[in-house]
Amino acid sequence: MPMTLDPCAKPGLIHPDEAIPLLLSQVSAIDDSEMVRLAEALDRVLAEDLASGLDLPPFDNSAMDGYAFRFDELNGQESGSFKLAGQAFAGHPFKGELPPGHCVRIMTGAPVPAACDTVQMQEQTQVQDDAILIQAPKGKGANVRRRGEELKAGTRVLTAGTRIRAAELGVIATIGISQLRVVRRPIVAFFSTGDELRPVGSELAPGQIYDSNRYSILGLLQKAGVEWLDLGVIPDDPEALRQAFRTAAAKADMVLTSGGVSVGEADYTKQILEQEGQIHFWKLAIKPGKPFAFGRIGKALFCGLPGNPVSSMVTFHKLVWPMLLKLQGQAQSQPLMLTAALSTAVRKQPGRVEYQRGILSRNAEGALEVALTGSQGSGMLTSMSLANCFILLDQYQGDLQVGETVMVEPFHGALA
Ligand SMILES: Nc1nc2c(c(=O)[nH]1)N[C@H]1C(S)=C(S)[C@@H](COP(=O)(O)OP(=O)(O)OC[C@H]3O[C@@H](n4cnc5c(N)ncnc54)[C@H](O)[C@@H]3O)O[C@H]1N2
Ligand code: MOO
Repeated sequence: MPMTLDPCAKPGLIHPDEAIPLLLSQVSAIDDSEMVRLAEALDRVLAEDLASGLDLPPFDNSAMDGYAFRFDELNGQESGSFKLAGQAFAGHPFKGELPPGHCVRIMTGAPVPAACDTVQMQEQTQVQDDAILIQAPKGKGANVRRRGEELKAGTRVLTAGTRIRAAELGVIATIGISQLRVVRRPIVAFFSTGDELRPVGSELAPGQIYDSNRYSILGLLQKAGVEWLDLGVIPDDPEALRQAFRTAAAKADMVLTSGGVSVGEADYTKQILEQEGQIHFWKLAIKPGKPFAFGRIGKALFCGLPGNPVSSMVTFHKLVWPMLLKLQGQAQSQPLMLTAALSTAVRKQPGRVEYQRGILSRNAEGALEVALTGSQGSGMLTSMSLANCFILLDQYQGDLQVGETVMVEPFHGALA
């Protein structure tokens, strides 16, 4: 799909609310799907709607351990005495006839005999020699879970695009489905760029640092449920980069890189993508995460995350995560936002939306409060690991004092 919009044609910073729809307009949902066994379907995305072939529950059954009987046989009295005709256990229905004045011992989940309409829990009954004294329940039908009361056969239970969580695994099992069609996992290839980067496990020479972004991005990709292809650290060498881009684009739906997207010198990524695909360099009105590159190489989408470790995580969360949702046919979700009182002062220059890292908790009175994790440098990745939320500060916001109310976005999605 050609890129029709180049927001960098506009002067100034692009607000993330403007950037996200532009990015999403370039993403098409994957249309390949595969069958998986139910036990392997966790975190996969449904490729088709699922309807129930059964009424749920499939038969009238008891919600309590007790006695099933005909309500009208109480004749409006506060209690009545019934003879026991038999028993119904879960998986073992009562099969006999139910003569007038009789009841059936019944367990939770057992089919309610056709002749009965009501169950009384055993705590509201008394065994008296060979009779059962049943206190009148509130009404006819008490403690009976009616066939089809949750849903009727033929009802759509789950829609295409639903990510399967533990609850969905159970729902799908409830309707008796053992295999289901899910969207092929997107393949995301990623590599870090930068001559200062060394892989963990090696020695550092002066001026070198360990490549951490590949690990935080790996974590985000694993959480996002995609298939990932780790191409390592690619040195600032045009041929090595070209090769890495070609390998990545041949196999992946999306190529992610970190580093080299600001105004620095070593700009081979730009050269190569201009020759082999398309690239746009954006300056976003977010902090951290101002520089961001977006484009295409072959059939793959390309996202160039900024090298600063917090910036790469924030841009992944804000920009890449919505693209991954769309690639998998999932709906965009609006994050849960809360308000909390600041328990530390916040420094903020007007200009960019800020994602400061916070620790959200309840104070002794039960009210939500949020503290900064400490210094907010975009190279300080411990600010992310200490945090459980972002403190969201508007573009034109200035400094804030202790006690002022701020919006917070608890970590969710791949960050949680
Ligand atoms: N003159 C300007 N300089 C910078 C600007 C700017 O607007 N004008 N923007 C700053 C901002 S904001 C950011 S964010 C960074 C982004 O820079 P790059 O994407 O070009 O990234 P690098 O320069 O390669 O690296 C930045 C920083 O992050 C470290 N890094 C890089 N990759 C990794 C990795 N895989 N693991 C750990 N750390 C990594 C790198 O060593 C640098 O310290 O640019 C600012 N500069
Ligand atoms: O956007 Mo950069 O991430 O401010 O450091």
